[in-house]
Amino acid sequence: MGAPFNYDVLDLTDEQVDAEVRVFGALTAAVRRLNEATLRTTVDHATVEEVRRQVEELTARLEKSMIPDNFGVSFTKGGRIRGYGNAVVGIRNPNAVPLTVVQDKVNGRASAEFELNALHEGPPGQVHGGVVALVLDQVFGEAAAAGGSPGMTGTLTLRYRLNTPLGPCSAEAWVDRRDGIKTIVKGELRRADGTVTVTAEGIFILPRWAREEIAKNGGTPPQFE
Ligand SMILES: CCCCCCCCCCCCCC(=O)SCCNC(=O)CCNC(=O)[C@H](O)C(C)(C)COP(=O)(O)OP(=O)(O)OC[C@H]1O[C@@H](n2cnc3c(N)ncnc32)[C@H](O)[C@@H]1OP(=O)(O)O
Repeated sequence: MGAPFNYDVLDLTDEQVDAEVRVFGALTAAVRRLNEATLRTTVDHATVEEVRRQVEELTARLEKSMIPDNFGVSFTKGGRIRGYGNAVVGIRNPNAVPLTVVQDKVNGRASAEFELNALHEGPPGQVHGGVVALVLDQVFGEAAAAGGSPGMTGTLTLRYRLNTPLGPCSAEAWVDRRDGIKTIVKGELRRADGTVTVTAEGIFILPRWAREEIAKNGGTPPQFE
């Protein structure tokens, strides 16, 4: 079986990528503000109706030209990765947290500091448990990749030890051990004061199609972040 997804290699310069990151990153940030304002605004209903009409007009302008469906992942010949749709880190995805993961390729670790707000609420004032899993899945996947053994999430087990209040948080993950094609990653989510609220373990597996590709063509496993 081949890979369940494809990626294109594009002839874009670093300057072109920097420009799209700047322009679309700014749009994404503006839409995130809109998302939070939509949730928290206390303006009167007439103003809400007027804003809705304006939002629909602006949306229709963007809809005039769109890619067929999802963004996928593409690479430039210079090695830049364009995973702009990623649900956690995608720079064109207003639903992404947002979050920047720092990879430590020497030690097979990954970490991120970020802020979760009213859009990420589960219990009142607290981060939704599914959002925690979403964030940790990404950071854990990047730790496996940083350690040189990327894979798809096979299993992710979380232990929610304490509540995580909305606000600044951090996540850290590291490769604990490897077992053939399986990379076992451990890590945690912390409150701003460093208190660990969630500990987790994940098994990241180099999928069969990637193993077959490597066996056929040699080289290193594909990496998308
Ligand atoms: C390289 C590509 C990925 C790059 C990502 C970059 C990171 C970016 C960051 C992104 C972050 C976001 C990340 C995301 O969101 S990834 C998206 C969420 N994850 C998925 O969609 C994965 C869906 N599942 C699969 O594709 C396959 O089932 C996988 C690839 C997991 C295994 O299918 P494969 O056909 O390869 O398996 P096999 O039958 O040859 O078995 C091989 C071995 O594995 C053992 N096993 C099998 N399943 C599981 C399991 N679930 N837990 C524990 N172990 C499992 C099995 O017992 C056997 O062990 P052993 O008996 O030999 O000891």
